[in-house]
Amino acid sequence: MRLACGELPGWDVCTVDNIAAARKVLEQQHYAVGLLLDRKGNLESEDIERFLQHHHQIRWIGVFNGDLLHRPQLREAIATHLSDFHTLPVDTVRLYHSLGHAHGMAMLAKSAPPHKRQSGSRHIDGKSATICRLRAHIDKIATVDAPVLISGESGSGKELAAQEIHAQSPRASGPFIAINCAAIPPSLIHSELFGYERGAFTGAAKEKQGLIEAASGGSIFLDEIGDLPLDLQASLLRFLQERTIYRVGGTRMVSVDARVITATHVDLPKAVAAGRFREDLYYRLSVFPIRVPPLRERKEDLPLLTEIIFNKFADEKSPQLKGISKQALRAMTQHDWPGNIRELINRMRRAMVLAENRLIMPEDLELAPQEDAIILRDGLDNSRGSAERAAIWNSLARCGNNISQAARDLGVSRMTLYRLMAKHSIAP
Ligand SMILES: Nc1ncnc2c1ncn2[C@@H]1O[C@H](COP(=O)(O)OP(=O)(O)OP(=O)(O)O)[C@@H](O)[C@H]1O
Repeated sequence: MRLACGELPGWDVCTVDNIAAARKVLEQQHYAVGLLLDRKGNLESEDIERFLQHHHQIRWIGVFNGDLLHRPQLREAIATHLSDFHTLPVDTVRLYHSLGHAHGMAMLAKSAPPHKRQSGSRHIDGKSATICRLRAHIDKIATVDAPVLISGESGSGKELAAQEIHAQSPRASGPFIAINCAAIPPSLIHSELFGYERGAFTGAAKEKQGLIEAASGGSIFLDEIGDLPLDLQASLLRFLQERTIYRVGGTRMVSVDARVITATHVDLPKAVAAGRFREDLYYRLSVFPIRVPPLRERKEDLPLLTEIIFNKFADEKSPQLKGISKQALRAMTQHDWPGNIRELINRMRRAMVLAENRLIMPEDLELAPQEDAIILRDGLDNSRGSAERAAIWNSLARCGNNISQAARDLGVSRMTLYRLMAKHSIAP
C-alpha cells in the first residue's frame, strides 16, 4: 500500500508502506480520512480487514486494480469497510472530490477525535453535575486516611469509585484488594479476611496471610459489607480501632496498615435498626459516606458512556457497524437502567455483535419503547412473546448474566429460565 503524498496539495498527509507502519502512526495520531493503494487486492486478507475494523472511525477510500474487482471477497470487503473506491489509473479530479467528501462526512460525524482515556486520567467517566460532584468529593477524601462507606445501586460504579479513591491517595503505589463479602461462603470468610495459623483447622498445613494483611500499605475494599456475619463485624471493628488483627487459630497480634473502603447497596441504617449490623461499626465505617448516583439520575452521561463503550469493544463489533443511531440514544434516555452501567455495557456489547445495520438501533439494544406499536403490529401472541423476551433480557442485564439471580428475580426455576432463554435464542 502506498500513497504518493506530493499529489495531494492542501492535505496534511502521512505516507506509510505497510499495515504495521500504519498501526504505529495511528496509535499516535488521529486522521479523519485514509487512502489505501492496494494494487494486489490485499484488502480481502484477514489482517487488513482486522486493521480496518479496528480503525473504523477513519473514512477509508481504496484504490485498486480494476481487473481484481470481480473477486467476491474483495467486493464484499470494499462494501463493508470503505466509503468509496477508485480504479487505476486514478482520475485525480474524482479522487480529490472523493477525499473532500469523506473528510466532510468525518467532520459532520464527529467534531472531536474519539474519546481516549489519557494515562493518569479519571476512571469514572461522565460530565453530569452529579458525577462531577462525586469526583470532586473523591479528590478531597482520597488524601485523608479514614474509612469511606460507598453506597449505591448494583452496577452503578461503587468499586470504580473505590479504585479511584485508592488511585488518588498517598497509598496508590500499594495494593488495592477488593473482596465481595456476599460472594464468600460464611464458613470461609473469617480465614479469607484474617488468614490462619498452621494447624488452625484440619487441612491448615501452612500458615496463610489473610486479605486484610495482604492489603498492608494499600487499601482494602469490602463490597457488600452489609452481608458480613455479625461475629466478623466484631473482628473488623477491632481492626479499625486498633489496626491489629488475629489470624484464625492464632494468639499473636499482627499489625496491619490498610485503609478500609466499604460499599453497600442495602440501607445500612435500616440493617442497624433491624439488629443485623453493628451500630458502632457503622459509625466507624462511615467517617466519609459517599453515594454513587444511579444511571437514571445522570442520563445526560449516556452519549459519552456509549461512545466510550463503543470504542472499548470495537474489536468485537460487526464490521459494517459505524455507530449508534439517534433513535437508540432516545430509547436509552427513556429506559430506567435498573442494572446501571453494567446493564449499559451488557446491552451495548450484545448490540455491537448482533446489529445488522450501520448504526445500532433500539431493537439491537432490546430497548423498543413503543410497546403499543408492538401490540398493534404483532398481535397478542407475539406481543406476549416480546414481553417475555424483554423481561428475561432485562433481568439478565440487571443481574450481570447471573442465571440463578435472574431466575430468582423473575420468580422461575433455573431450569425454566434456561428453557425460556433457549426458546427466545438468548445466549447464557
Ligand atoms: N462512570 C463510569 N464510567 C465508566 N465505566 C463505569 C462507570 N461506572 C461504572 N462503570 C463500569 O460499570 C461496571 C460496573 O461497575 P462497578 O463494578 O464499579 O459497580 P458496583 O456498583 O461496584 O456493582 P456491584 O454493586 O454489583 O458490585 C464496571 O465494568 C465499571 O468499569
